[in-house]
Amino acid sequence: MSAESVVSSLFQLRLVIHVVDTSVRHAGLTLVLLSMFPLFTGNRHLFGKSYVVQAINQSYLRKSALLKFVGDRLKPQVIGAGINDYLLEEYRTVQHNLRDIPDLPPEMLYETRSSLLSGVFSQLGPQAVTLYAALVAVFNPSKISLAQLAVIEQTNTSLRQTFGMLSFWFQQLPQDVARMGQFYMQLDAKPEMKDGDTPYPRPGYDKSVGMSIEFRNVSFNYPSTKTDRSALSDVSFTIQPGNLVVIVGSNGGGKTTIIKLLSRFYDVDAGTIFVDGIPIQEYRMEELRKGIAMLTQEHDLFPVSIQEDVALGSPDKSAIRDTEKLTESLRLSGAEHIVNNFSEGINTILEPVSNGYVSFDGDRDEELQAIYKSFAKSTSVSGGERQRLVAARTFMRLLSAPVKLATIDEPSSALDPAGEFKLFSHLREARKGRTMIFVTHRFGHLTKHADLIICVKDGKVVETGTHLELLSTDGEYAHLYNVQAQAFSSAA
Ligand SMILES: Nc1ncnc2c1ncn2[C@@H]1O[C@H](COP(=O)(O)OP(=O)(O)OP(=O)(O)O)[C@@H](O)[C@H]1O
Repeated sequence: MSAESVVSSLFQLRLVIHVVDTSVRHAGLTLVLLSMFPLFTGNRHLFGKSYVVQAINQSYLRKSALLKFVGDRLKPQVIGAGINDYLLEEYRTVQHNLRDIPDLPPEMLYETRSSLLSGVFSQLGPQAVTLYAALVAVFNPSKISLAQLAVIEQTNTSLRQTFGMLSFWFQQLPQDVARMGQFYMQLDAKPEMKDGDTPYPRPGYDKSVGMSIEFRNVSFNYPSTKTDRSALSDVSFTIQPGNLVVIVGSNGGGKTTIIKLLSRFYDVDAGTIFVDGIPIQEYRMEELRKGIAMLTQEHDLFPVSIQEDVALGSPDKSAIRDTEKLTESLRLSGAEHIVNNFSEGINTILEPVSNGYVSFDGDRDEELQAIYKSFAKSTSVSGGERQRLVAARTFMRLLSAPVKLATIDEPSSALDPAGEFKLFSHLREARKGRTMIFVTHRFGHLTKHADLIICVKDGKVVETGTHLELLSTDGEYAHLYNVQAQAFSSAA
C-alpha cells in the first residue's frame, strides 16, 4: 500500500467518524475498532504479484485427476473398459469431501479463501468503516442528514463488491453441481446409437466360452470423414468361439475399424455384425463392452497410482485390493521390474495432474521458478515401459473379469522384438478359451499360431485362412510375410 493511499484512507476514516459520531453515540470508538479489521484479514489479491502456488489438498487433486477421465484422450478407454460406475462413485466421494471448496485453480482458491465465511470477511474487512456507517444509516435513518448520506454513498462500492463475491460463491455451488451432472453425463454417454435390451452374455451362454463373431457384408464410413472411400466395404468373415485371430494388412486397410465396431463405438452403415448369433445392436452396450478386453496403442496411463491403474483393468472394484492379481498382471506384462524402480512402488503416480502454478512475474524469478519446477513429477517411463504398464491393465482384466473377447491392436510399437514376443506369448497363454484378435504389422510368430488370419486391404477383406493356407495361395498375405522375412534374412 502506498503512502499516498494510507494518508487518503486516514482522511476518509476521520471524515466518516466525524459524520457518524455526530449522529450516533460511541460510533467513533466502534469505527476505530472496525478500521483495524484489515490488519487481521490481510490482502489476498495476487494480481500483478510474483508468486507460485501448489495445491496439496488430496481431495482437490483427486477430483482434478477424475476429471481427466472424461477428457477426450481417456474417455474412449473409460467407456471401453466399463469403469464408469467406479469413477462416478469416486467422484461423488471426492465432491462430498470437498464440500464448499469450489472448482477453481489453486491461485483463485487462495484469493477467494477456503470458506464462504472467511471470504466474506476478507472482502468486508478493508471496507468495514464505511460499511458500519451504512448500517447506522439503515438502523437510524432519522439521525442521518443528506450530507452524511453522501459520505455513506461511498459504501455502495464495498457493498457491491461484497455481494458480488457472495453471489460468486452461491453461483459456484450450482456450477459444481452442474459439473458433477456433466461428469455423470459424459461417463454415461450413450452416443446417438440406440442401446439394445438383451443382456450379454445371453442367458444360457457360458461366460467363460469365447465370443463368436460374424461380419456379414459390413460397410462403414466414419461420420466425420470427407472421402468417398469407405473405411470398410462389404466385409464378411466368421470367427469361431475361442479362436486366435490375427488381422493383417497395409496402413489404412481397416484393421482398427473392425476392432472399434466390435466394441460398438460406431454402428455399421450396411450389413450386420453378429455376436454369439444375434445382431450386435440387440445387446446392452455396457454389458457387451464388459465382456471385451481392449488393448490398443492409443491406450495410455491413467492419472492415478500404478496400483489403481492396473486394478482398473477389472470393472470389479475389489480388484484394487487384490495384490496377488496385481503382481501377476505386472509380471505377465513385463512391468514388474519397472515398478521396483520407484521408491513409492505401486503407489507411484506416473501421470499426476498438475498441482502448481507460477504467475507471469514469478516465472521471471529464478527462485520461484525452481520451486515451481520442484512440484513437477520426477518420475517418468520410456515408451516401451509405458506400454507394458498399460498392458498390465489388460492382464488384470483377463485374470479377473468374465471376458469373452480380447482385442489387441498394435500395443507394442515401442517394445523391442524380444519384449513384444514375450508379451504376445503371455497374452496367448492368458486366452484360456476366450476369443482373441490381434492387429499387428509384425506378425511372423503370431500368425503361425493363429486359427484364422484376416488380410485386409483398402477397406476390403482380400484373404482369410491359416498361415500355411495363405502362404500357399501366394497372395497379399504371402507378399507381406515375405517382405518381412526377406528383411530379416538380408539383415542377417
Ligand atoms: N476417427 C476416424 N475418422 C475418420 N476416418 C478415420 C478414422 N479412423 C480411421 N479412419 C480412416 O478409416 C480408414 C481405415 O482406418 P483404420 O485405422 O481402420 O486402418 P488400419 O488398417 O488400422 O491402419 P493402420 O495399419 O495404419 O493402423 C483409413 O482410411 C483411415 O484414414
